[in-house]
Amino acid sequence: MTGLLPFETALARLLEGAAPLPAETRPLDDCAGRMLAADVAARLTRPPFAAAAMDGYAIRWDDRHRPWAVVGESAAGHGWAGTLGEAQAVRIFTGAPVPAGADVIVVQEEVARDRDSARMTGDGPPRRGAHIRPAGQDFAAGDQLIPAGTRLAPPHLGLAAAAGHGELPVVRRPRVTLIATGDELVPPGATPGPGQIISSNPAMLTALLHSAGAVVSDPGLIPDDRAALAAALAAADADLILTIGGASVGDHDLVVPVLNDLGADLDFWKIALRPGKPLLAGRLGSTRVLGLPGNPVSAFVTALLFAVPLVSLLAGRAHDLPMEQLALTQPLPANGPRRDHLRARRTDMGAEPFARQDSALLALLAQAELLIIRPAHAPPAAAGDMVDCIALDRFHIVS
Ligand SMILES: Nc1nc2c(c(=O)[nH]1)N[C@H]1C(S)=C(S)[C@@H](COP(=O)(O)OP(=O)(O)OC[C@H]3O[C@@H](n4cnc5c(N)ncnc54)[C@H](O)[C@@H]3O)O[C@H]1N2
Ligand code: MOO
Repeated sequence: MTGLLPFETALARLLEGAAPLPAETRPLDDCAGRMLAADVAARLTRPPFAAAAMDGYAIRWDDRHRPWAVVGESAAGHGWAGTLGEAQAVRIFTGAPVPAGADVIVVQEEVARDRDSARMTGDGPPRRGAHIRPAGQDFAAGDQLIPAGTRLAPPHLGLAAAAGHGELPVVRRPRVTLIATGDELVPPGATPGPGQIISSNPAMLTALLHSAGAVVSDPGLIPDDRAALAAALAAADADLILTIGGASVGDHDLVVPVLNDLGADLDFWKIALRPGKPLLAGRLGSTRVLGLPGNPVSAFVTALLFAVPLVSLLAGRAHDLPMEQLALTQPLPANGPRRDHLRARRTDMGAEPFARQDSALLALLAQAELLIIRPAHAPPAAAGDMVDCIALDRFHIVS
């Protein structure tokens, strides 16, 4: 087992030279979660006119204690064109333009109306200008609103729309092609025949990669056949190809031989990682290739540790996984040469590793809230020792 590439070296080699992809201009409904590629300035002023903040009557402040003649109405989208004169009021609704001459709004709860006249009944507005949103109160045309490099959250999209932008320059989403290989695989929802199993990894990995900002394409299940696998690899139009399965050393593990046939440049194959030892990385032309092992937990952990940071970097996002230090609830033996990732749950006492850690166990993976990291060659650990954990529960929530 000696001589396997350390995890940290493998990850650093994969991420070397990875940078945000070029920008593209996209409609706002395709920008959420993406990195803004250029500063956004306001093209418009908001509000564009002094606007009512309450339903009521627009009047002159100095007239507030005398009766008013109601001379018109200003509703949202339908302003009142005149100029308010002395002792006059305009019926006004929230969002409507405040007529020229008016400098305060009296809320309708404090007004008695009798046909065309009205007067104030309550304490009235607290000050001149009350309940009026001045033009440009939010921002003015030319204001810098969102700096380049921002990860666009829903409020940014509302702001950009209000500021006159129907589309924004954003970093292109990384395109990932998932190629699942194996004669035993049938798609989710199918009834497996003798010796067959459901291909569950693509559903899991597609969701994981989406959460990192990728668009994922999947050409369907590829049999253990050199020509079929070569054709699928050659047809992929992607920034990253992820193969699943067939990465090990069996006679039907074809990913490495087929990549070699295609002239791929293999960087590493097999690393000091558990689960996920048979991980491979390289390039096919300009496309990065990651070959993930087929065991579901191995596929998940390698995708989380390698594909997620790479895709996040290409998408222009922060690529750190959510980490936590927690106390161990029980002792652990010394670790071997592969950095280990123990599926675990949270308890009041800290991180509790599951008793079973087989890399085929999906039901336990789905229950895991944490991956306890055991560095390569870690000495035995006692209950209460602090360990680094990947907070899977937080990862799913924040992404
Ligand atoms: N002699 C050796 N045998 C194995 C070694 C080794 O070093 N020497 N490594 C073991 C390790 S570690 C792993 S991990 C697996 C990885 O194998 P492969 O990447 O070649 O994956 P497969 O053999 O194709 O599949 C393994 C397992 O996963 C199931 N699988 C595959 N694809 C899917 C899918 N899309 N959805 C759900 N499950 C899938 C497959 O049926 C197998 O059960 O190799 C060990 N062997
Ligand atoms: O490393 Mo494999 O990934 O043991 O299951």
